[in-house]
Amino acid sequence: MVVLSQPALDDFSVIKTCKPTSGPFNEIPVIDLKNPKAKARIVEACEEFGFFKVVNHGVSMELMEKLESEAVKFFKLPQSQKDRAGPPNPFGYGNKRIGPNGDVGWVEYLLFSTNLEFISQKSLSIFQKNPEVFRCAVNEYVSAVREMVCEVSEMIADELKIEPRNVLSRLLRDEKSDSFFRLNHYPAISFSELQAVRVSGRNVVGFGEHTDPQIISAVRSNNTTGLQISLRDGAWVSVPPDHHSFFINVGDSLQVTSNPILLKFPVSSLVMTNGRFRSLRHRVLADSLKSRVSMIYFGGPPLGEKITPLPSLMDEGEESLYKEFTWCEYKKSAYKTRLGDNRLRLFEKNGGN
Ligand SMILES: C=C1C[C@]23C[C@@]1(O)CC[C@H]2[C@@]12CC[C@H](O)[C@@](C)(C(=O)O1)[C@H]2[C@@H]3C(=O)O
Ligand SMILES: O=C(O)CCC(=O)C(=O)O
Ligand SMILES: [Fe+2]
Repeated sequence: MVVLSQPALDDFSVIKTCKPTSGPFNEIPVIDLKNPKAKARIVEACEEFGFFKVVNHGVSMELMEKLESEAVKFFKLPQSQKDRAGPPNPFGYGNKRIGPNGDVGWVEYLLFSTNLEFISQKSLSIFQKNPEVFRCAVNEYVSAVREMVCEVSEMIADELKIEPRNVLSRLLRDEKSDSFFRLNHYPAISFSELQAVRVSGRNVVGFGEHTDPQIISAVRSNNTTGLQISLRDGAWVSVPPDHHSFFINVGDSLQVTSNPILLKFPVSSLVMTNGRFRSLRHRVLADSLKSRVSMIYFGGPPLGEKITPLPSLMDEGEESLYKEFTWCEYKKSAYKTRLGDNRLRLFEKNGGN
């Protein structure tokens, strides 16, 4: 079952394993974007989990399936051909190695800038047969998902009474927005290999635990398990897959709200809301008999954008919990860290250096 060009798990001593975790978690907030109460429920979910599922989102299943089938075709290519689209520094094909600092996972992927020129110039030159079909599928999908994420961001602003309501969405729509798009493929693991890891009481890590550094991310996957989130008590729970929906993830840069709330929920998190929202840790386990294909839009601001608490969310005299920094500074610092590091700590006023 493992894709031919992949090494067997036995050869894969570098892949980390972790203890088995509990089953599906059925309390993930489900937000119907057309429901009149959606705004309040989104804000609640950002505070409580930093994560929620979106239904009735307006992105057509056709777009999702078209891109998924293009991705599957790409990941089925011979390894030598896929390698020609790498390395992923900063964008392109990557296999097992995640980021520049030694992290590895049972995953291969394509990483793009959502800057369209970049997509057409480098990454897509590799799809020799039909680069246009792939390019269209990526562009149409990213545009639709970006719009949906912008709508969610505007609903957050409305509920928090932040003006103007496009205070976040304008950053994502900006033509200089430093947003990424990622296609991940977690090859299936054969029955015997699966038994071997299960006997040893472990799970194979596809994508190690981390928070996303950007403002907000939207994950869509095929109908395969694997994604897990970390709850407040540190327990890891599995997100039941749903290929019709999106899972929205609050990123490090999304601004936090108020100190009292931060004290109530002492999780390291978002800057823009000064601690109110939560950028939660998530990871992907790869031990499934079925391969997982996921597509993630990471909405980031333009490089020069200052990441500071939104003034309208600060009480008079209230101070930011974070040093002032630009997205460019945060990103540079993030790329010096390991996947599982707490990247925001370095920017806390009373922490880091
Ligand atoms: C280990 C790393 C991979 C990552 C860059 C980093 O140095 C730390 C953040 C990682 C992450 C997590 C979310 C996204 O998948 C990603 C593209 C991002 O923006 O930050 C990855 C980076 C990556 O894979 O290059
Ligand atoms: O592949 C997934 O489902 C999630 C991967 C992820 O969290 C990431 O790429 O940042
Ligand atoms: Fe992530």
